[in-house]
Amino acid sequence: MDRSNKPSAIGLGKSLPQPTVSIQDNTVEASLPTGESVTVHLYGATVTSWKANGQEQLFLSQKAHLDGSKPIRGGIPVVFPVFGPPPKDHATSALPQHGFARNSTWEYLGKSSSESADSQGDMTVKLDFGLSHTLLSEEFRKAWPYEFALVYSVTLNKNSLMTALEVRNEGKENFDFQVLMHTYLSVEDISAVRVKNLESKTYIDKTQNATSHTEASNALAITGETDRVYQALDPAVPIIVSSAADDKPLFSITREALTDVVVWNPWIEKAKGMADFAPDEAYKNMICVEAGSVSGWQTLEAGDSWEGAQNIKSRL
Ligand SMILES: O=P(O)(O)OC[C@H]1O[C@@H](O)[C@H](O)[C@@H](O)[C@@H]1O
Repeated sequence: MDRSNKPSAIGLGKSLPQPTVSIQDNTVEASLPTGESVTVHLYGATVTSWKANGQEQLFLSQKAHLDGSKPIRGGIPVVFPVFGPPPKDHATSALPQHGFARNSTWEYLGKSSSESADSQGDMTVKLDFGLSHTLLSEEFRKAWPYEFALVYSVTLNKNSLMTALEVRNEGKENFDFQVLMHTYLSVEDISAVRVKNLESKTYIDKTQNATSHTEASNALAITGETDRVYQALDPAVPIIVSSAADDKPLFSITREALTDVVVWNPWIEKAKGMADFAPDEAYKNMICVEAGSVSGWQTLEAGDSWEGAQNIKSRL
């Protein structure tokens, strides 16, 4: 995966239109001269919109709380340092489901932009966000008293969105963490999509008492509530969300250092049970494909850092 963090070449800036970045109401929005855009809320560093090919690519519930009172239902919430309900007798036990990253206010660290050297002036803009123990609420700091820093980079280019998270241990003690990018992809009709490249992979089915299974399908159809953690995947092999009608890829997701992928759709009953999910029928318009490291724990030694990323290509 290419990391695009080179500064713009001196001299080109004057003649070519440049990406624009605007900051208002606790959101940062970046747009490319070719029309693509991304919006990130400082609350959770949650990407709430990604427009490409003239279309919104991410699902956002009509009742999502955008005022910092609840994690945002839709877009790409960041899950850290625990996935799901925290286990008992663990360093994360006192944290809420999915940790604190999605319900803390991050700092905007700035932007960088570049042009790809290989194609005709394709632009890239990267937005960086930070969260550290000093920015956490008193409550979260008490519940997870480690000295850490997160740097989350959201990189937009013409056909893809990359999100990368660096985790740094700035303290004197080791800590364990799980991490996940909880991406809500927008689809027209859940019954008309398939999820590919999961065949023969082991998954934990959270709808069946967390039992272990092997995926039999080479093109998984979602036909009811689905909540599965696919494990030990090769991050370089893309998970493809394709159209059932013509097998055309709608999204392709490659990862770096993220070997688990959660496939989640609440279906109708669970959708009705979530106060911030609306309309109820909108479960048909989304599929979560969540790249993470959640099967075990990453141990980060004092002074070390770790980095994971996903790259989502749209309507290839
Ligand atoms: O309602 P939350 O906390 O945002 O979680 C949504 C879902 O997130 C998924 O990642 C989990 O696998 C599900 O079990 C969970 O229901």
